[in-house]
Amino acid sequence: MHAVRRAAASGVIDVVVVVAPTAACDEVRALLAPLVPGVVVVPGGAERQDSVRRGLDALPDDVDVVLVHDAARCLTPPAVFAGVVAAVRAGSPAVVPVLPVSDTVKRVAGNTVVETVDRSELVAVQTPQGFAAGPLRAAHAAAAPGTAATDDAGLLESLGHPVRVVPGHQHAFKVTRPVDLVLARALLAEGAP
Ligand SMILES: Nc1ccn([C@@H]2O[C@H](COP(=O)(O)OP(=O)(O)OP(=O)(O)O)[C@@H](O)[C@H]2O)c(=O)n1
Ligand SMILES: C[C@](O)(CO)[C@H](O)COP(=O)(O)O
Repeated sequence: MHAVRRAAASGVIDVVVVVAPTAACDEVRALLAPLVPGVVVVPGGAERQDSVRRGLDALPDDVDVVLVHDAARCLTPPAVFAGVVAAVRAGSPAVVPVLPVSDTVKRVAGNTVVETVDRSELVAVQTPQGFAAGPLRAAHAAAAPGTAATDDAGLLESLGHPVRVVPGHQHAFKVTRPVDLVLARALLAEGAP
């Protein structure tokens, strides 16, 4: 609900398709319908990539720009959605919001450091990721079953499409670990946009 509310507040979204666990679809539809009239809710698949494909299949054919967003990144501010769509509309087939990596990063083998990676060349990738609809549909159709990419931009990269980066936001973190939930609650209590 938080993710859909922020996407809708961006002013750049015309159609919302939510992919949810099969058993939760009715409840999710009832929750979201007052927020986004006409919201489509479809059951997800075994892996994230399967769920995205099912969402794509539920989109109207005439949609030309698609955002793929993790509901787990529920506090992503509306401005990030708008920035990603603007970059796709400016001509990039694939756009990802990113943040610089702030920790030192090392490659390891077992419990031994092999090397320190130059973090100035690294970014952490968030969602929503934005795509021209045709290349995104083609990349999902071309992905071999069982070769799960960790993000959708990775599927387009593997076909040789350029992927553009735009600024992400610290509030767009994934709520994955218990500490993330504590942070999300604190940000909501502070009135995060
Ligand atoms: N079969 C799946 C698995 C995940 N997701 C979505 O993909 C996003 C990332 O989920 P997940 O991979 O579970 O992220 P983490 O919580 O980071 O879990 P993990 O540590 O296993 O990567 C979430 O919005 C989730 O709803 C999905 O739609 N369908
Ligand atoms: C798409 C993503 O959120 C970009 O960082 C990430 O790759 C999802 O990974 P997960 O392992 O499915 O959470």
